[in-house]
Amino acid sequence: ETITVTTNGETIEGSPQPAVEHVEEVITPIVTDPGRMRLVQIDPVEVGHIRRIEIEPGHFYEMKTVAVNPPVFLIPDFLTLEECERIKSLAQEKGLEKSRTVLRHSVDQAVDTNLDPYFNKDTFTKFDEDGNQFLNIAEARKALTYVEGIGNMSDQAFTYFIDIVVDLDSDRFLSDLEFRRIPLIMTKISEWIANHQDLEKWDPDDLARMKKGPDRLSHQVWMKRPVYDESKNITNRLIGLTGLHPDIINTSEELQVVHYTPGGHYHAHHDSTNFIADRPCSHTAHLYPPDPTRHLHSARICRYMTVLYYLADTEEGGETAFPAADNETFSESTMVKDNKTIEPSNLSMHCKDANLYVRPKKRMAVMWYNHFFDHNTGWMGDRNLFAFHGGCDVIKGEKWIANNWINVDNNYEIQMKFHYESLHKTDEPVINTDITPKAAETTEDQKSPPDETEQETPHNAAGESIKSEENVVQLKQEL
Ligand SMILES: O=C(O)CCC(=O)C(=O)O
Ligand SMILES: [Fe+2]
Repeated sequence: ETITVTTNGETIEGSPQPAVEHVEEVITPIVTDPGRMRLVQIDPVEVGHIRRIEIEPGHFYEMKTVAVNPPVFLIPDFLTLEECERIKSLAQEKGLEKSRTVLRHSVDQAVDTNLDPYFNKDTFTKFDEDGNQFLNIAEARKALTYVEGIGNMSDQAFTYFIDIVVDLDSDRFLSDLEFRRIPLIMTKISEWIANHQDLEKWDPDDLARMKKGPDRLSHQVWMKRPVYDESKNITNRLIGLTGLHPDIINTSEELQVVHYTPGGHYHAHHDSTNFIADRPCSHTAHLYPPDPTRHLHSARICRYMTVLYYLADTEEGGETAFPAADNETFSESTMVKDNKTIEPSNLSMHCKDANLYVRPKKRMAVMWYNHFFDHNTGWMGDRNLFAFHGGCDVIKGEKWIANNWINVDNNYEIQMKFHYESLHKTDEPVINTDITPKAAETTEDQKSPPDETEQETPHNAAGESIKSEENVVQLKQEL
């Protein structure tokens, strides 16, 4: 039984350390104002701090702090071996799909109505010679020969062109949706081809993106609680671990199971979107009063915490990395590490430059806060940028994880309404006040454009994907 954690260059390896200081505690929700729910944010104390928490009567779990900002904890024996095996086999039974992004969902909607004489399903099928529902590079080349400028492009330039301009999910194949989207971006395509005939003249950003590869390369499936956790063992343990009110855990997203093979990774990103006034959370968007300008604001993904489980050991690579954990400053685009300037999000190149990286360990949970806790309101504060994280390239073997995201709306009343509606399945909302999104606090977020980090479309507890109707707007912005 070994766990390996590297924090700021210092590797802690070996059995989970015999605790220097064993603090036995039960984490319980703090209720000051009776009836008013509060969130909990567990004090990390300091890196290396170990607690033993009694989650089930007489059953203690070790919880170790590996970063303070954001607070990141490891719980080595959180899941049982049987639970790991069961979740994996259920995931395989259900079938994993290539990880899709919000952007790609937006294309589903935008292109479905597009009936182009050439870029349509029939043409796609004709060129999909191997019939695998995707055009590989050779098939795509044939299908696109008629586009001006493609004919005299080198193979390498064509590959780059597909990767950068056409292949939205960066899986290096064209799906029929990506193919049918082409006429919508024809202007952009012609411009791009005109400016990139010559590889020497390439924009360094484009070249960097090529080297970085796809943002996310994995397969995934969503699973409902009654399926993977019939007797609610895991759910109750999660309630005990987080100290959050059961309603929050019970109404959070489904479990997302992810499988990576060698080369698979997820470049560093934020799991939660920054707070912007008038942009509702996707999980509660339907509860806001009707707003005629709603379509102008895309929904945010509001995830107070992430609890990630490792369902298997990985032979080599596949670490979960937090490039900026406990750093003094944060920048998503550049970071100075050991006198080198690096792009911290590129985990294929800079996994080991991350301030914190955790080696996958079967049964272990990694838990962290994507937001601060507001001590005045007892509720969710701003997003903590230092929670920027991702999954490094798997080098050897496989990586299996499951994400348990814990959703909280910044707006307390809306979150309460959401609990009521989800748990009582009624159309009659319990709170019927004139609720408007809380005004944005004065943060940089207000000035900066919406977060462009590609995120998965979350699934709600009932199993429907939480699609924002505003996706089309996002697509337009992209074009
Ligand atoms: O694979 C990992 O270790 C991290 C995955 C992750 O960050 C995510 O799925 O959001
Ligand atoms: Fe993530």
